[in-house]
Amino acid sequence: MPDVDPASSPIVIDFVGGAVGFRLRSGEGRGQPLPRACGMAKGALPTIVDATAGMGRDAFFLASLGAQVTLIERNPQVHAALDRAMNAACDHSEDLAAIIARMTLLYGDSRDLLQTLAPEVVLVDPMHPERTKSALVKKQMRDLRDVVGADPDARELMEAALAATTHRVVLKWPQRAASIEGLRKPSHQIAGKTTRYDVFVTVPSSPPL
Ligand SMILES: C[S@@+](CC[C@H](N)C(=O)[O-])C[C@H]1O[C@@H](n2cnc3c(N)ncnc32)[C@H](O)[C@@H]1O
Repeated sequence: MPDVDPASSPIVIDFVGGAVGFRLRSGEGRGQPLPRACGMAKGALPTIVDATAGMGRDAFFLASLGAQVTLIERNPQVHAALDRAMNAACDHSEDLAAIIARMTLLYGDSRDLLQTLAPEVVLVDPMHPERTKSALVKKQMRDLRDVVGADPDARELMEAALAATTHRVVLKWPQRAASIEGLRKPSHQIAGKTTRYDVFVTVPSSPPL
């Protein structure tokens, strides 16, 4: 664990209130694009590695639907903020504690750590290319970008994810952005409002998710 004072981090993560808490209270379910992309629509509960944990919103959503999620974050400040938010959510209520119990947070680079894991699903959501209309990027994401910068090694991370997964890799990417250069075509895509999920099925003969 990195030795970082979470109070010094501009990153604030809140699993109790805010957008994440709202998403939970509004009862968004498995029919949403992200769980569908992860193969959860028909009741499957895959093991998932979120290789780009960030603010933990996607991981928390998937864990709230019952999946076991390992979160990997390489930025020490973001990792510390996540750790603190998970502890705070645990202390808040039994319901939140049950969700957090399905989340395991690791510190490090997913390109290395994925080699030691064999998840059914890997979710990859790198920092996306800057949009020209920066007002469209929410403040939380701008704060995150200020701390972690860009993720120019997203292609390498995708290759590591494809080598590690037993079933599929899900790449979250802006709806209209060009694909990551050199990456093979996805098996299929699931479109959200501003985001798309490129799904790379790696073992078509394994029991489907
Ligand atoms: C766009 S954010 C992810 C947001 C996240 N999906 C959420 O729901 O909050 C990308 C995050 O992935 C992290 N990241 C990027 N590449 C990584 C890698 N190879 N290993 C670990 N973390 C990585 C960045 O530090 C950043 O915090």
